[in-house]
Amino acid sequence: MSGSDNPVQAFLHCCSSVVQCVHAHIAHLFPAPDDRSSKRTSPLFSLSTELSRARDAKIVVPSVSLNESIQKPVAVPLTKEELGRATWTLLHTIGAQFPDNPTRQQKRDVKELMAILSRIYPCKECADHFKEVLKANPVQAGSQAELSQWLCHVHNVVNRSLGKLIFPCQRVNARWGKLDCKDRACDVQGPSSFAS
Ligand SMILES: Cc1cc2nc3c(=O)[nH]c(=O)nc-3n(C[C@H](O)[C@H](O)[C@H](O)COP(=O)(O)OP(=O)(O)OC[C@H]3O[C@@H](n4cnc5c(N)ncnc54)[C@H](O)[C@@H]3O)c2cc1C
Repeated sequence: MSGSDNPVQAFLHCCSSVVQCVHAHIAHLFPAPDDRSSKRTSPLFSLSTELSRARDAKIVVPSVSLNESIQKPVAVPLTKEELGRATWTLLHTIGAQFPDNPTRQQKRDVKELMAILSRIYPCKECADHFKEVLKANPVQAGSQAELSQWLCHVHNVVNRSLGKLIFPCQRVNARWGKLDCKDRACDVQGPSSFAS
């Protein structure tokens, strides 16, 4: 590519006076109609670059956005921390919604869920560590209170290993209260249990 085809090089090399330089740069960005087929400008920036800059600057961007140059959706990968927060949110919410008198199946389901998480959680270091945590702290899911306290405890084990603050488990119900769902539609058993 010659210097005259590249707007950045043209911008740098163009001229000694600022006014001339701006004129030349604008001419590159907006060529005369008869000039357009022969002189394509390369994009000055791509949206994906801007997204990573925005992330560095801690600006919130949508997780799916459009890449300006190709107009296709671009997924922004989650970080390990975002995945962790989302997973703890799910687990503590299950704890908050768990029945006071769970069925055997519900108790089994929680144990299985934790075992599965410790195998397929998409962060190998976390999954391996969680396996050890489960071995040392078997799941306790005899009631809503028991499960939410157990979750709080194992979350604190992970917190401690990461040098984070320990959460006061007496406040777990205040932090992770029941979901705001009409007619108990968010109950683990669903709204049918409301009627019975
Ligand atoms: C099963 C599992 C294992 C993980 N293992 C690892 C690992 O080995 N290495 C690693 O780098 N990351 C690991 N993570 C991710 C890590 O735990 C955090 O989620 C991540 O570092 C983000 O931390 P955070 O400070 O934003 O808050 P998080 O720890 O994600 O907590 C989210 C929110 O929960 C509340 N909270 C905090 N502690 C408790 C508690 N004890 N009980 C109830 N609520 C609480 C707080 O309000 C907090 O803001 C793991 C995540 C999960 C789900």
